[in-house]
Amino acid sequence: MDSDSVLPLSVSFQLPVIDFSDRTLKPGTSKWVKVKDDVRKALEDYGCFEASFDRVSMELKKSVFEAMEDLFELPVETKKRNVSSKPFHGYLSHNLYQSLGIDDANVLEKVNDFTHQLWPDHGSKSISETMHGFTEKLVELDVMVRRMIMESFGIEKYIDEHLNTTSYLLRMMKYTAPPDDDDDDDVEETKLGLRSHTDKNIITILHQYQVDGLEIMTKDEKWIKVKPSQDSCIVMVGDSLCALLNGRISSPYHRVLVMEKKTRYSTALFSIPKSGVIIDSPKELLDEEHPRVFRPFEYNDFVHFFHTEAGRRTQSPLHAFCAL
Ligand SMILES: O=C(O)CCC(=O)C(=O)O
Ligand SMILES: [Fe+2]
Repeated sequence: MDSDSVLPLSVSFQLPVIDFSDRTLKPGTSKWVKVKDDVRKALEDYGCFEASFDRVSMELKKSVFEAMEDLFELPVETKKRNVSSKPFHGYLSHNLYQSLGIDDANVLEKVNDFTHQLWPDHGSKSISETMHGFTEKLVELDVMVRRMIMESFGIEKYIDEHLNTTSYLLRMMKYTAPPDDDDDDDVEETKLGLRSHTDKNIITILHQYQVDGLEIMTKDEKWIKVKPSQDSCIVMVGDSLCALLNGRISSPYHRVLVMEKKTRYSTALFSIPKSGVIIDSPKELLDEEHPRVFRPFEYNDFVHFFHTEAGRRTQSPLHAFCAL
């Protein structure tokens, strides 16, 4: 959407819930085939779903939350040392929103590099291990979901190549509650924590910590409030996956409204095409009935376009950047 300046009302809604906790969920089993069909249906309908996934224990989630409280308590000057060679992967801050990013968060040494950016003398062994352990669990879910999607579209022979050409970014977010004098209006721009956008990457896995706020736009352009349960997360399609699948699944618009008088923390694990990798639909997805929708592109070029004035203003950056 081009603007959130007049925020339409949103309604509560239950996204499809898909169970990924079952240890017998393995490729080739009947359970796998059933879950795969559910994933395909949910993604076609909403571009996202709620995954119940107990491999992230309540204890681990609590440690992640406490680590985030400590990290965001640091002085702004310290948080600004969280820089990355990749654009927009480091510390970001605007209005109610702040975030810190860990590149390659599935690699313990890289997470150590992150804590050493903040505490150059000693890093933080416990925060590094917590964030790395959390990422490792989420990678298992990300890989299962991507394998299911590729099987479902008959392109599973590319799965290893696909997985080898992506990396992970873990982003931690803090949304500060808006000041008290905004009491009169239920929905207004001052409560906007993150403006409406689609994610640019492959798959995003979102966790929130007690406080709601995420909203997703349905195909008929209604905002729905997402309320994941304690032990679940939201799995969402990004623009790069939409392009890879020749537009067969769309990436949903979503935003964050800070409606409660509480600080909201969330995390996002993004699977991202590595630098230099060209995102292109496999030939199996191109035929007379499904002509090519997007020209092949490099992920960083797309992200750069999104951060130009034209990219920011357009309704759909993916279409503006590379639709044929
Ligand atoms: O905080 C959230 O729940 C959503 C974050 C998000 O959409 C993003 O980082 O792209
Ligand atoms: Fe997002």
